[in-house]
Amino acid sequence: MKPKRIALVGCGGLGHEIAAGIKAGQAGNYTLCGIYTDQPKLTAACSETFGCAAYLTSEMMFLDKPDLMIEAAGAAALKELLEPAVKNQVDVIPLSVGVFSHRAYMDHIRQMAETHGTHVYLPSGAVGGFDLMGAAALDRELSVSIHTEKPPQALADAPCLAGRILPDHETQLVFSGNAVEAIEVFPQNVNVAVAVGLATVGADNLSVTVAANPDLHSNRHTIDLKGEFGHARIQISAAPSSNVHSSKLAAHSVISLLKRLDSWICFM
Ligand SMILES: NC(=O)C1=CN([C@@H]2O[C@H](COP(=O)(O)OP(=O)(O)OC[C@H]3O[C@@H](n4cnc5c(N)ncnc54)[C@H](O)[C@@H]3O)[C@@H](O)[C@H]2O)C=CC1
Ligand SMILES: O=C([O-])CC(=O)C(=O)O
Repeated sequence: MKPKRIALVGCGGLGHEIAAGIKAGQAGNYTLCGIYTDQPKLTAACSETFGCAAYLTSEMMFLDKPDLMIEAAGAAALKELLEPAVKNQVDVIPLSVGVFSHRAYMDHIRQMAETHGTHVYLPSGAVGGFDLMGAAALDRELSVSIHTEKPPQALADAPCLAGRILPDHETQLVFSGNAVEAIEVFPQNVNVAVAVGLATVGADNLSVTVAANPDLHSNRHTIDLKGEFGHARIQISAAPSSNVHSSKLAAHSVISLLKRLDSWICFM
């Protein structure tokens, strides 16, 4: 069968890992047809490294008619490109899942996807256990929380902190609220919280706390679910990618999702 053609948006910490995984054949029967970033020089360098087209504009990307677009570029890029992708029947794997924190926007994209017959596949990102979360979410009364701890440097430039210097000798709680509020002030750190909210009680009903922990060398996410089904705790200590904000596991989750989409028998 002809390999499916993938366009990659963003080639930073996660984009590099994803491109390398696709090129190495880890994802299955796919080919990386091109890369688009906001920096033409970076786009050219990455396209040379990975042997694919350099899209200097998003229009060039859509004209090349990829089957699938992977977003590893941030919320602004996803907001700009999601609707054109869906309208052009380009399936999407977005990493900046935080853009779906508002129900009205999610419903709008769902409606548009249905109209155009386009799929948006949400990856598990830097956490996991979405099968369990989906099952637990069948409970009428479910309470869900996520506690995210990162080393101070991984949180440092978040709007929430407004340049505040975090202590290097003790853990400090820097946020407490729901996932809609959390992603506004930590756009590069709590996409996982919005994803957990979408899979369970809704981003607006998910309790989120974020702490800076100077003893950590990884990003630690602890998810607690309590309902009639019982209690589940999922804890992930994820090694950072070359970008301190993001866990390498998020790139692996995209490769793993591609692999499932290309399989006749797979875990769902
Ligand atoms: N779902 C999840 O669990 C996770 C999601 N993320 C999301 O993934 C995104 C990417 O993460 P990293 O690779 O670590 O970021 P990065 O900062 O290392 O790389 C971002 C790349 O996107 C490009 N870019 C930025 N704005 C753009 C635009 N408007 N149009 C096209 N390209 C643009 C940059 O040039 C760069 O190549 C994060 O911003 C975050 O939203 C990150 C970690 C986990
Ligand atoms: O990579 C991580 O550990 C989580 C993250 O940045 C996000 O969800 O935005």
